[in-house]
Amino acid sequence: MHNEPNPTRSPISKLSFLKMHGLGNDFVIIDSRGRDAQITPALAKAIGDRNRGVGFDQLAEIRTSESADIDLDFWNNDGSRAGACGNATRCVARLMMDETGKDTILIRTERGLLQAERAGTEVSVNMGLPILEWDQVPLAANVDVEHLPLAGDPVAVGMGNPHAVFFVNDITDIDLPTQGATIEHDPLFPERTNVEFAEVRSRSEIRMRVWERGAGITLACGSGACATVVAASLRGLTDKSVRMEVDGGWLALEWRDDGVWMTGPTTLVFAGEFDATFLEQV
Ligand SMILES: N[C@@H](CCC[C@H](N)C(=O)O)C(=O)O
Repeated sequence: MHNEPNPTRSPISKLSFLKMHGLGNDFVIIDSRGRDAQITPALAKAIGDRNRGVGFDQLAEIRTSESADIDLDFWNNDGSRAGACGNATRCVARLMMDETGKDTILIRTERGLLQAERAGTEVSVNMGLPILEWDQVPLAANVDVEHLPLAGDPVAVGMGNPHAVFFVNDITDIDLPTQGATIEHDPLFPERTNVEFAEVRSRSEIRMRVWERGAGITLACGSGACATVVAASLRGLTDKSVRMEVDGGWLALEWRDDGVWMTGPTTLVFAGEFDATFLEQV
């Protein structure tokens, strides 16, 4: 009897990884430079399972790049792909800075070429210009992105992934699991959406909580923080430079002419290896 290769099963027998986080937004990082991509939707979902795998908000797979220091692909813990992940980009940029000794790293992601820089003990990344065309966010209908026709009057912003930003008077009043899950799947968002709730404290400070597409409630979301400063600034609620408190800590955001810059901490937690017995079950 022949043992045909199972295309849904990972052919890898051991897989090394790093666990990192940025403000508690946690990541598994796999280095696939110099080889074929190793991550499949099933493998991402299995690793992302906090009981059966190690769990993560996003998995970032580093790939060899022809036009940047590295290419970077992102996966949510439900096995779906994400076009952008700001905090994982900062974490991987720090790894690359430590590896190469450089203070500036170029990273190619699905949304384009991103530049990351060392900022003292923290890392800054330019997440690119916000996308404000309805069909590019994307939305399902030609509506005003600054005032979506949904209860709560959210703003839609694309940062390489879709975001719906709601402004609220009191962040403690929101039912994040219920509202987040409902809005993520609203038909106005053909690719689902990330959902941010923001309480503006002053022209330079915002408190934000997030429901991430494909991951649920997380302690921080870098692209969501970028979308929030853009939405607040478009509405005239804040300046273009703000400090933002998320559940996991503080980020600095600045919407400049060349893109939305985000600065914050990164933490390397541990290095590990997925065993063959785990990989065989995927
Ligand atoms: N945590 C991320 C955003 C991750 C992607 C998101 N869940 C999506 O599906 O778009 C960040 O730091 O930006």
